[in-house]
Amino acid sequence: MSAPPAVEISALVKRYGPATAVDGLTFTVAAGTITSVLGRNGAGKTTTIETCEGFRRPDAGTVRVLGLDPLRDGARLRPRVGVMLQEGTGFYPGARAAELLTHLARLHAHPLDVGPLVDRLGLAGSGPTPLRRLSGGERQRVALAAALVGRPELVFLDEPTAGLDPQARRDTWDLLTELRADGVTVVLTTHLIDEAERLSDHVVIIDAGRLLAEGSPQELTAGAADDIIRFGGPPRLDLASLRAALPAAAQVHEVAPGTYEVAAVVDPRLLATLTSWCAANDILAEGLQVGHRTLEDVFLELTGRVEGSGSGPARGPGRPARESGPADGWPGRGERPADGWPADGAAGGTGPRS
Ligand SMILES: Nc1ncnc2c1ncn2[C@@H]1O[C@H](COP(=O)(O)OP(=O)(O)OP(=O)(O)O)[C@@H](O)[C@H]1O
Repeated sequence: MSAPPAVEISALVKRYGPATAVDGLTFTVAAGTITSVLGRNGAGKTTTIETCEGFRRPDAGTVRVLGLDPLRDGARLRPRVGVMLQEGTGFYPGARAAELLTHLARLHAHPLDVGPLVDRLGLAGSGPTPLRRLSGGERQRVALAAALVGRPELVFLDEPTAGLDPQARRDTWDLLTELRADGVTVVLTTHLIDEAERLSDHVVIIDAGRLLAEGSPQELTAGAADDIIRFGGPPRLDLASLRAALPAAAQVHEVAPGTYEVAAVVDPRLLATLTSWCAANDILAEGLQVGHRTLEDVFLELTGRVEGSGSGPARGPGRPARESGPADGWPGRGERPADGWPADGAAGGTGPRS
């Protein structure tokens, strides 16, 4: 029998006053995997993850984390779950990284050794420097270390590589891959498509608080129209004429002035039709390339479709009717569980962004 899911989100709705940030979201996170919640700014990623962390109270729907209710069972979850909040650490600004991590380690029964963790995250050089004087990227790594020091079985990481340089990003990816190899479940938010594609077992794409698509990167990029032909030419080509020449299923777009994409099942005949059309119209197709659809192509298709049509998601859970929610406005203390998770720092942060 397969292990129960590490996280189960079912028909989750979260409103801030009249605005619906999460709108009927349903997905699960399999234990021992890396799952990326991918979406544009404002898509509802942080709200979703902070609900899982017990910082936000759902307006409807349910969230189970390691089989428990994050609001009611915070005390039981804290020793088992690591949390890295968005926008830095929020830790005591005068502390040094090693001091802070040593303090957090003491709150846990079986913590990691702080020295190797500091080395692993490239923080050894930060030695005597207080947190407030560290660079943004260094503080980000301290926050990641704080989420991991308690040896959690599940970690929620809100944009863990935001602001990191390319090498530090790769180091973080390696670290997260090692965690997975040790059986740790990783749930992260990102709007970096390459990060989601390279790192994740499972990607959940959300927009306007709704599920647009989910699956492994391979599943998401597979499908009928799984190839893209890209070429350059003069701007504003007569695409209606090109569409008429190509098979009906082919999609043709001018993605930037003078840059064209044809999404289709590409075979030699289609390629010949395209180049013949170019020849007939006296167009030199520059840099013509055939490539597979990337997660970025899928993401832009999905999010563009919703933007352009004003319609609902391409695929997703049932969408509850939008109601004007209680005017709870900006969430305040009432949003927190009574026991103040994670004020003791055990979960690697000091509280949600307000
Ligand atoms: N405390 C709050 N009060 C009111 N509105 C909020 C609050 N928190 C988030 N929102 C709104 O809810 C929506 C979803 O925000 P959220 O932070 O969850 O998105 P996100 O996908 O994490 O975005 P980003 O990538 O920019 O961090 C946004 O429109 C945001 O302005």
